[in-house]
Amino acid sequence: MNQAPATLGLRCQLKQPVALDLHLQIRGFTVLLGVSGAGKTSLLQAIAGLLPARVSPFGDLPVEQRPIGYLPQGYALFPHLRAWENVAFPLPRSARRHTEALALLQRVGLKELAERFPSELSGGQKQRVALARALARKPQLLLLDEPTSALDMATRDEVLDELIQEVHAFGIPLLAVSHDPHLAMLADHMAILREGRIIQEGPPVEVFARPQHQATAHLLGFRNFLSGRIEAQENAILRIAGAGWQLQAESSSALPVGSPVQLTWRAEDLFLEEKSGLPCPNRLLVRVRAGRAEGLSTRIYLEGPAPLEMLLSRQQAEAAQITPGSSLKVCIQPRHLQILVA
Ligand SMILES: Nc1ncnc2c1ncn2[C@@H]1O[C@H](COP(=O)(O)OP(=O)(O)OP(=O)(O)O)[C@@H](O)[C@H]1O
Repeated sequence: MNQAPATLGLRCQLKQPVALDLHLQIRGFTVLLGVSGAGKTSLLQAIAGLLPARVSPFGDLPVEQRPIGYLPQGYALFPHLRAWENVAFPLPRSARRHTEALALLQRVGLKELAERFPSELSGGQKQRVALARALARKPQLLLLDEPTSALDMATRDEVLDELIQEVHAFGIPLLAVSHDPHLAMLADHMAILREGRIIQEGPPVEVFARPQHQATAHLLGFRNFLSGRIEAQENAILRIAGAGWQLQAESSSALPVGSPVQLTWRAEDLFLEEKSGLPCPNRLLVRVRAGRAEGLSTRIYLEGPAPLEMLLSRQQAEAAQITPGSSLKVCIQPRHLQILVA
C-alpha cells in the first residue's frame, strides 16, 4: 500500500442491549477485538443506525441516508436474488441498474458470476457480493461483522488478503469486529473492546508485542499469568518476585520498587531447560498436569506458581517423554515476559 490509509474518528454511546461509551480511531482496515457478548455486533448496528444510540459522525442522519456499507455476519444476501440483483438492491430504479451492478461486481472481481444465486457461491464470493452491494451505497465507512466466520481455513488468508487490498484500493475506512486475533494481525490499526470501552488501540505490531491489560493479553492468545512485586530495577531489567519465584523481565519504563505487577507470556515462549542449550536466567519448577495434541504441537498444562501452559512441537514433547505428575524445569527469556498493569 502506497498511500496513507483512510481515517475516521468515531464516537458511540449506546445504552441497550449493552452499555458502550467509546472513541475509536478507524485507520484503513481496522479490527476491533472483543470476547463474545462484549457488544461488537451492537456497536456496528448502532453506527449503521439499526439501534438507537448517540453516534458521530452520521448519527444525525436517518438509516437509509447514512453513507455506511454494513456487512452483517453471514452477509444477509437475499437467497432468491441473483448476485447482480443483490448488488442492485440499494441502487435507484433506472435503466442503468443492471450495468451499474455489473460494474460493482467487476470491482470485486466477480462479474462472471453475476447470474449466480448466493447458494451457488463460496463463502469468500458471497463476501465479495456483499461488499459490492455495500459499495453501491457509495459509503464513507464500511462495517464488517466477523468477516472470517464463514470462511474455511484453507482459503481464509487468500480471501482476507484480497478484501484488504480492495479496501485499500477503494480508500474507504473499514471497521471489522471479531474475536479472531489472526484477523487483527492483518489490520492497519486494531483496538480492544472490554466492558463497553476501548482499553487499548494501536498498530497490531505494538498491541501484540505490548498488551497492557490481562484481558487484551488473553484475547491475543497469552495464557500464562503470574502476579508479583518489583524487587529491583537495573537499567532495562526488572527483577520481579512472588511466592517461591523470581524472574527477570525487560522493560523500558521505570516502575517503583514494591509495585504490584502481573507478568504474562505465550505458551510457545516457555521452553525445557535441559533440552534447549540456551542460557536460562528465568527458571520455574513445575509439575505436569496433562498434555493435549494441538495440530502438530502438544500443549502441556503445568502446575507451578500458577497454572501455566507450554506449547512444544510434537517431536520435542515425544523426546522429552513428558508424563502427567512428572516434575520439570522450564525457562522463559526476559524479553518474552510482558508486564501488565496490575
Ligand atoms: N436483541 C437482544 N436482546 C437482548 N439482549 C441482546 C440482544 N442482542 C444482544 N444482546 C446482548 O447484548 C450483549 C452484546 O451482544 P452483541 O451481539 O453485541 O455481542 P458480540 O460482542 O457481537 O458477541 P458475539 O461475538 O458472540 O457475536 C450480549 O450480552 C447479548 O446477550
